[in-house]
Amino acid sequence: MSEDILHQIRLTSRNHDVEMNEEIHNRDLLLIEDMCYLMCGSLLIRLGIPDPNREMNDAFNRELERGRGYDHQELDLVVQTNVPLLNSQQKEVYDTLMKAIDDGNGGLYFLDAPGGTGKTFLMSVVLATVRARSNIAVAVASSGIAATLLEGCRTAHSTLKLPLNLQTIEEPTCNITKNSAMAKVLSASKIIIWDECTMDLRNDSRCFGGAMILLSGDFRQTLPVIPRSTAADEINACLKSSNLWRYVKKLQLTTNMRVALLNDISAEDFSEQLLTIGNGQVPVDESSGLISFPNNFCNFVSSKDELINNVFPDIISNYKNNEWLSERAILAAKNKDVDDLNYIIQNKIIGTMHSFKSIDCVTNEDEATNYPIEFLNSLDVPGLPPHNLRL
Ligand SMILES: Nc1ncnc2c1ncn2[C@@H]1O[C@H](COP(=O)(O)OP(=O)(O)OP(=O)(O)O)[C@@H](O)[C@H]1O
Repeated sequence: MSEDILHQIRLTSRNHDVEMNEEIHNRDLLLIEDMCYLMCGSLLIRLGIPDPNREMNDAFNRELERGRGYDHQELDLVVQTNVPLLNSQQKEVYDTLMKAIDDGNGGLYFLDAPGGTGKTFLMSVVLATVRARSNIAVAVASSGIAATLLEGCRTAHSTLKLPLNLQTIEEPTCNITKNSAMAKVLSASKIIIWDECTMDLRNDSRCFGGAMILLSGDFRQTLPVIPRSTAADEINACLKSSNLWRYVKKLQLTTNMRVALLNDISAEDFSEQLLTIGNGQVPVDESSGLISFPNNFCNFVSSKDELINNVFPDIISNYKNNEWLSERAILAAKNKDVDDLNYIIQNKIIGTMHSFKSIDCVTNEDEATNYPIEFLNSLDVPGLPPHNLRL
């Protein structure tokens, strides 16, 4: 029966290199147990035969379904349409990765690409190619927002069960046990892609085994954020400080596709200025430690109000116009500035503002003195609305 199951797997996955493994024996035992139960209402353990691991099988199938449940025709179309669009650098990276996947030797790759050079586009094509062949490709990203950009992508913390307090543990490891469903999915996957990995803290080598991993990111962008830490702590927490970094094969994209597609000279100048800043080539003022932007870098404003008036002019007559709104945004480095800006903009809109306050009491009354209301109200937890949500 196990041979039969193996044969079926080889046929459906179009991969004749699949070997007999524990998972197949488990599926075999499950089938035998189902038959025994039908025939005599007894489980295998009662008949002196090892019992199957039903829980692992169900969880594995769920994860597997998620990994393989794609529309193959749609994927084939994505591959056929987008592979010819790849520029020469992207095609070279694509061929290198596909060859490494086909050779099955694994490997750790890092795709170093500044914003706009098409790494998301390229990774989508790699994912579609692997999935179109009925193979599993796992995609993870360091943040929820980055995860929305790739099909079937989830956050690295959720998929790899990373510990939440990575910075404070001496030797952090993933909470994935060897026999768990996710471990099976990871070992069955042809490639694991980790987008925006430069934002993440270095991880233990045991997470990766001999798998084929593609990390992608840009060290010129946001590095790991460690609350109340020094710049040295952040550099130390960076992926480049990992022992694994010396094993990483580097791949590069440098042509800015946003600029190439738009054919806009000012966009090209802007992307070059961004690269110069990212590469640390802009002189730093020794007394303040700050850099000065070149005059033609952008339009400078002197106050928040001026910024709002430039980006959202005449908001009163436009705030219901979704198209108008979708074309503009103000980005800020800190949540506090985002809240301040939102508050000023909201105040310009006519209508009644409603305040929604979070619950601010403790469930255990004995703990009330340890958690004063002022403290609970001051908490600003990532991913949750502020204590006083004004809409
Ligand atoms: N070979 C290509 N052919 C056509 N369009 C492309 C190609 N490569 C990238 N693009 C387009 O260029 C734009 C930028 O690409 P993409 O978002 O993949 O870049 P990125 O490196 O991931 O940028 P960021 O780091 O800012 O997210 C997208 O609109 C994408 O669809």
